[in-house]
Amino acid sequence: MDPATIELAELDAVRVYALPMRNKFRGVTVRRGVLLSGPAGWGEFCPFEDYDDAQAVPWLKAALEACSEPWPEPVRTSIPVNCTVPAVGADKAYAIVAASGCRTAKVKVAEPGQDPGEDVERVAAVRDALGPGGAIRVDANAAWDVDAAVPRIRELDRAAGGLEYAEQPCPSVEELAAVRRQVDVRIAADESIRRAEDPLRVAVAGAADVAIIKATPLGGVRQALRVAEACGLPCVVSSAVETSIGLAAQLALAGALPELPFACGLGTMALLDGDVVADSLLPVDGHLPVLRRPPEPDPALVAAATPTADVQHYWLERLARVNALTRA
Ligand SMILES: O=C(O)CCC(=O)C1=CC=C[C@@H](O)[C@@H]1C(=O)O
Ligand SMILES: [Mg+2]
Repeated sequence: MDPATIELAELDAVRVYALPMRNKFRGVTVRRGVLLSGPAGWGEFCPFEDYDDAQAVPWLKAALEACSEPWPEPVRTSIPVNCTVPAVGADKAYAIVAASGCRTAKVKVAEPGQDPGEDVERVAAVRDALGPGGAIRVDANAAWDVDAAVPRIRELDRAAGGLEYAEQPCPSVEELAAVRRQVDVRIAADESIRRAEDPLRVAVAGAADVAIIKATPLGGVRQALRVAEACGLPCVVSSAVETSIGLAAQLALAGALPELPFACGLGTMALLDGDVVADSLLPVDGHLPVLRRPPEPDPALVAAATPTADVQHYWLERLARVNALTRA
């Protein structure tokens, strides 16, 4: 079935969930969204709560794709993933990496209100936990200007004993290009792609070495594959902190990309305290499987994750508004 024609009324089930995060992540302490069931299986609509309805449209397209059609054929069955280290203290960062089983860690840096020294300590603790062999990448979520980014990246590169890449150090593509000319560390573009007016046309190739690609905010697995091809860079698939249902679509994308030279940012079930499926997609030995269809939610887990009537009402109204925009 074409995802553009599926009607919300044709869906078999619509379930709102709310799951606490183990640590605050991009300001979020409870992750919420809606699970949708259609002829091809389950999809997840979970735009962040600071996104407006127009920004949430591709998130609904991604959910409806999972409900209505099978994912593209994969070219691999297992995906190496990074563990994600929120902007926590050094001891907690060490514990997260040591418990993860992952050989690559992505460390959040430049958290508002924190001091640059905390980033250095966090990255050094992550290196201790990984040992000399693992890879460390940092993500500043566009927090720096060029003058701040250059010395910070150099300092973090030293603390890490070598960074694999620095993700979105500054907001604009021009700033990424300027930073890239001045540091030896690879630059990855994330927000520059997923928040671009037209992700198929954004010119990141001269400004970054790596593209971060996310099926959920880009409108689904097929559309994300088109963006990956159009950007002309090596890609890393990264999650939007979905439950295992949305994460399975991201794994389908990672499974279908022709090349996958780096670990993906898909170890994020470890950030959530709970899940809606029984066989949660938590990394084993730093890897996750590529599933051929979305996993089924477990009714008891969905019941346990069901929020108050007010929260359900908010999400169902949001879903209806975004659906109307999707069809406009
Ligand atoms: O890439 C990862 O390791 C995990 C996912 C992740 O970091 C993110 C998920 C969702 C929102 C973002 O702020 C953040 C990112 O910027 O990459
Ligand atoms: Mg990022």
